[in-house]
Amino acid sequence: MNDNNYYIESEIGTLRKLIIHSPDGGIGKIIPGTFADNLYDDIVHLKSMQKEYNHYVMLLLYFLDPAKIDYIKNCQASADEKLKANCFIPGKKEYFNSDKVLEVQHLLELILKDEKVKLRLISAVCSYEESSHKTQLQLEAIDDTALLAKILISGILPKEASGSHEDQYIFPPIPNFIFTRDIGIMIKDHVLLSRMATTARKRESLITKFLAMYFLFKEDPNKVMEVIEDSDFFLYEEMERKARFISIEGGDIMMIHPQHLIVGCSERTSSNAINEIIHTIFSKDLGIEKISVVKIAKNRAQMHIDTIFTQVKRNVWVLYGRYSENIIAAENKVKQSYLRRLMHQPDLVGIEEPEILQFYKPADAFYKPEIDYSVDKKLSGIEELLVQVSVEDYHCDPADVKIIYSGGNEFPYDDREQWTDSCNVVALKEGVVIGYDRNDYTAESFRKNGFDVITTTELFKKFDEGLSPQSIKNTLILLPSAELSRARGGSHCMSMPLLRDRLV
Ligand SMILES: NC(=O)NCCC[C@H](N)C(=O)O
Repeated sequence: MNDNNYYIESEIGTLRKLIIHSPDGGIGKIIPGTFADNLYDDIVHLKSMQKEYNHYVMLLLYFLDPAKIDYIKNCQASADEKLKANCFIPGKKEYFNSDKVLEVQHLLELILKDEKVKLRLISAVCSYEESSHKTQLQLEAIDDTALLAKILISGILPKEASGSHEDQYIFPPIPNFIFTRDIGIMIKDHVLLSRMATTARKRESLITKFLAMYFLFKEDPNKVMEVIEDSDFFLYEEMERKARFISIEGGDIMMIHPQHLIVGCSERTSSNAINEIIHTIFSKDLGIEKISVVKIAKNRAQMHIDTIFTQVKRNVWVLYGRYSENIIAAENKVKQSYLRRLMHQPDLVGIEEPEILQFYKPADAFYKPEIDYSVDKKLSGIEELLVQVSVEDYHCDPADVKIIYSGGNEFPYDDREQWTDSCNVVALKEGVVIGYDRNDYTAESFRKNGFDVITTTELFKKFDEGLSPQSIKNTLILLPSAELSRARGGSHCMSMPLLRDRLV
């Protein structure tokens, strides 16, 4: 266990506390014409998605807060239909409300009880969304903080609150808030706030900043790290501003080992942000000695590095084969390689080979932030990086390192299943990870690599028959995912871990 309230130094230590957000009404308002604006690719059936998400919540509670499972079971056994329905809905008085599986909307409700915070947040959101003064006053007049939290997230002002004949849409929805991985990232006992790349997710950043300052790190605001553009940023012309722009999303940052941080340079996390992150982390006494930067092409299908790989055990990873230098090299040997070379566009798959650069903390104790780093090491690709973490950081035998590939590395299942987040798993503890039930070929690869594979429905039955969650080892647990996967994130994306045990 850990004495800290919030502490993360690995991706696989036993998970004790995290932040989630259940799919809210905003998701049910997306139309095909707003897919791009909302970062969605499909219409999602909200009710089905919520049912699937409840499996995720139950699974987390079985492992992190079993007392709440008893509560939920009691609710479900009750004749009170309201109790049954509401126990999963944040903001309802029947909500299960765990202090291990924390819900964004509930935390927001708590901080809004402080009048000063309430006025500040309303003002910030209304300014950002360019609301009318009337809207601002309407929000300020709402005393029910659960309702206000819901409005600030969903953007819907119900008719009862506005005195109008119908509900009003006062802000756009923020349908990606379910991907709490992206809103901020714990680095040891500090949090690095994200700075979302797109307008669709900016209100998430704003709300998260308030949660960090007025709830999570209220007593210790120095532990909140923010990376922003230099003060003269606004004076530059457009092209230069683009180069200096800072965006960070949590899906690109992995606290992979107590001394090693991995950062993705992607569609969502800019190179200037990474430059600042490196300076910020190295100038703090966090014990991080090495930062690896994984530079990938800007690509919707792989918007963050956690859509390409995640860690399962010290020596086991799940990876999208098209980003593996070993697979690329093997493919270049096959007959088709002549075709690849002869074609005017040799890159058949549309994926640029990633570049991996590593930077080491300078030995100079009097570190100066203005030092311009040169690259300390360049790796051949992502697989070399993953093997390096297993072997050099975790001291595994190189012969024991296993890479499980998306879709069994078989075309077209590799591409299909990467799209539905086969590589995006979160560890409940070392070796026990959550995936999606639709990724059949990836699940088969887990089996071939010695893992048990079980659906949540089967697992819950076993728990009810007396199996203890603590006894589960080397297992891929599959969530129902017909709708969940359409929002384009898996369990890794749907979790912001706050506390994990240190690995011994
Ligand atoms: N870490 C992640 O990969 N998060 C998934 C984000 C999906 C969301 N629809 C987005 O495009 O931002």
